[in-house]
Amino acid sequence: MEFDGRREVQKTLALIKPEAVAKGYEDAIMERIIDEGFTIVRWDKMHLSQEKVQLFYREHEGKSFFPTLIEYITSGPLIVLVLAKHNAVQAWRDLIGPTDVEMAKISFPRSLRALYGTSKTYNACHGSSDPEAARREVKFFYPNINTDPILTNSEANQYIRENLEQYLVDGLTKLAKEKPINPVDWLAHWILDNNPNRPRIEIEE
Ligand SMILES: Nc1ncnc2c1ncn2[C@@H]1O[C@H](COP(=O)(O)OP(=O)(O)OP(=O)(O)O)[C@@H](O)[C@H]1O
Repeated sequence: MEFDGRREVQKTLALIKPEAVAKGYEDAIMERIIDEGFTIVRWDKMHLSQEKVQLFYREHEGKSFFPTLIEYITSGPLIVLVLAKHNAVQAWRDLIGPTDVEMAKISFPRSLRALYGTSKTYNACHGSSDPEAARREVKFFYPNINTDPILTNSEANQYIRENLEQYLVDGLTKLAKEKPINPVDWLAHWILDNNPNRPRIEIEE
């Protein structure tokens, strides 16, 4: 089953960077996040070590702004958030706006970087750049969070209708007729014996 990236519920990683936290913008930014229809799956205030930040931003190692970036991100507590929404990765990038705050102020004055950032480095927020980066970055902070896209209710219903409904109705009808002593075991065996996806060629022993 194929999913349209604009509709599937994705997760993305967001940071409210230290200077925005130090200036007391975290509540306003969190309120905006909710107003824009994101679900906050998880959030924590953390003070990251130099090693952790170097690892997180390793793709920028060697660039002229890397030392300033590391110093900045380790300068105080920041907020780490996992956000969920349809097409969350792009939606959050759109909400934070361009990297350069001056450009954000001109082109996207309601973006979070325009409202709460100071410069190209001190730009208030981070957002994963694409779905693969989002998966990696969510796992970086929260290894146990499931990063698979979530089906909407109607997609989940459609999947169950198309793939399981008739098959389960058949099994449950037979179960009701037979009334076995242990219905759970009986149904489990019936499902395995009647699995329509079972290979049809018997392999000779
Ligand atoms: N040319 C630059 N001068 C100074 N700082 C920069 C520059 N480019 C990027 N940075 C800093 O490094 C961070 C990571 O840069 P990147 O190119 O990944 O931008 P981004 O994807 O918009 O930002 P982020 O990864 O934080 O969401 C930026 O958010 C900014 O803080």
